[in-house]
Amino acid sequence: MTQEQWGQVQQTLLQTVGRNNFKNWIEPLQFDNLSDGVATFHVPTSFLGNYVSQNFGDVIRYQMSATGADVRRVRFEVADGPAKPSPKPAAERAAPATNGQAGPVVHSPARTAPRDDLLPAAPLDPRFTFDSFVVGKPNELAHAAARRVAEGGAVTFNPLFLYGGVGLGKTHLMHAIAHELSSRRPDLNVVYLSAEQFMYRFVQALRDRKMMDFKELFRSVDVLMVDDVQFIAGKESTQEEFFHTFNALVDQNRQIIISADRAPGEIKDLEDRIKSRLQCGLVVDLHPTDYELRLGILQSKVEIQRAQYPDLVLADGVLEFLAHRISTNVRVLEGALTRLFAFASLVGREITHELTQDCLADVLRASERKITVEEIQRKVSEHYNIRLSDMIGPKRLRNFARPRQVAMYLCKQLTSRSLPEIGRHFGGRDHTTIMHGVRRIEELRAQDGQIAEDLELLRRTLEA
Ligand SMILES: Nc1ncnc2c1ncn2[C@@H]1O[C@H](COP(=O)(O)OP(=O)(O)OP(=O)(O)O)[C@@H](O)[C@H]1O
Repeated sequence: MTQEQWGQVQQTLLQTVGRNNFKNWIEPLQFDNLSDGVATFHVPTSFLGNYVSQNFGDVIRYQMSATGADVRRVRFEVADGPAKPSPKPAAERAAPATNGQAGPVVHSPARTAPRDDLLPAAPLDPRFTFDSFVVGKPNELAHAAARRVAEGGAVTFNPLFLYGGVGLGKTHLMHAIAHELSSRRPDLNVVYLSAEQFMYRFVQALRDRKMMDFKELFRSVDVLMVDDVQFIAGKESTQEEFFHTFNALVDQNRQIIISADRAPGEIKDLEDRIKSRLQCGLVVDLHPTDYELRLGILQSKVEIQRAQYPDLVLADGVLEFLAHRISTNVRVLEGALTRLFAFASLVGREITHELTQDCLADVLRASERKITVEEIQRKVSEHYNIRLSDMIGPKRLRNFARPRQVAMYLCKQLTSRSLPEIGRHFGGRDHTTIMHGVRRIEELRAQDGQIAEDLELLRRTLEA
């Protein structure tokens, strides 16, 4: 790879990691050479090298490979022997402490430099942008609110409170806001940190008798984002300090964005005055994903995998299968896809249904839906307006037989029950009867629009 080509990679990295991250971490890298799949860079300090390696190593390798170069590893060497103590790059002054606690992200390091020991920085995840966030019904409101805040205009709702279950994209949205704000409004001092980091900094400031600095620092930010605020529940003095910080910022009309795993009112051991403060702005939740959103996310993430494994063939229907079967959370979905591609590349096979089931057996088992046969039978009989006993019973009237077959089909699709087990739930029918029913519905689904529509509606109701 030539210096010129590295220059082009840098342009792409600028887009991917955002201007601040780029200036602080990528720009100081001096590309030296690429040999035997190892790209070597010179860095001003070993600290910067380690930091970039941990946080941007993958994205650099990925973007270099995207130009067609064979880059399997990136290596950082200190340019002139041991690290020079000064001058440090701006971002390094705001770098993570060595205590293993990742610190908050500071997007205007220069403004916070004098108090760097209290506010060390960690990077935003460069992949968590609005571009890579797939929007669907369950998250559209949260996404719209996040977009609005990211415009950096006048503060209209304060705080923005995002909540939702594990792995549904809260952190992704918060990072996306920070990326967007730092590129639209580089003048703003945007601070992102987890509630745990807030507590850690607070305790550290108390211990080092630097509370004045701490207060001044947090009150000087323009946009404060605190992730997983439920963490401070039950921690009295941290709550107290958080409350004061919060009020001071709101009084100055500074934007606050908070995330949690549940609504403010439902966070146990959180003081009422904080709960009510948190409810003052806009409270939006990220709903559990639905099938369409999961499929959309898989389709977007598969592109990333394809770039890494361009030769792999993905059979039709595999993504749909995964979107159906893994309904826990997006992190699990993403992990499954990564694992599937890595496995397929290792064994050099096409990604088929069979390979997917082999490779992801444990994930599929763990995320088996909790939909029961009884539930399906009940919903289907309600849908077709027949009695449950008629659906399960022996009557062969078409009015009962068709819904019965629909229910059998859904049991096969949405539960992990075997055909004989399903048969037992349908008045002790033989497994061949169930198989026949399932096949019949499969055929009808392709020919009869009404049946296809019924199935879709029932599936949605059952998965909701
Ligand atoms: N709508 C989406 N589009 C694309 N990726 C998504 C979406 N929702 C979640 N993800 C991805 O799923 C993973 C988990 O998301 P994230 O870390 O934001 O979840 P979280 O809600 O903060 O979870 P936790 O409660 O565990 O902190 C991330 O890799 C994220 O990029």
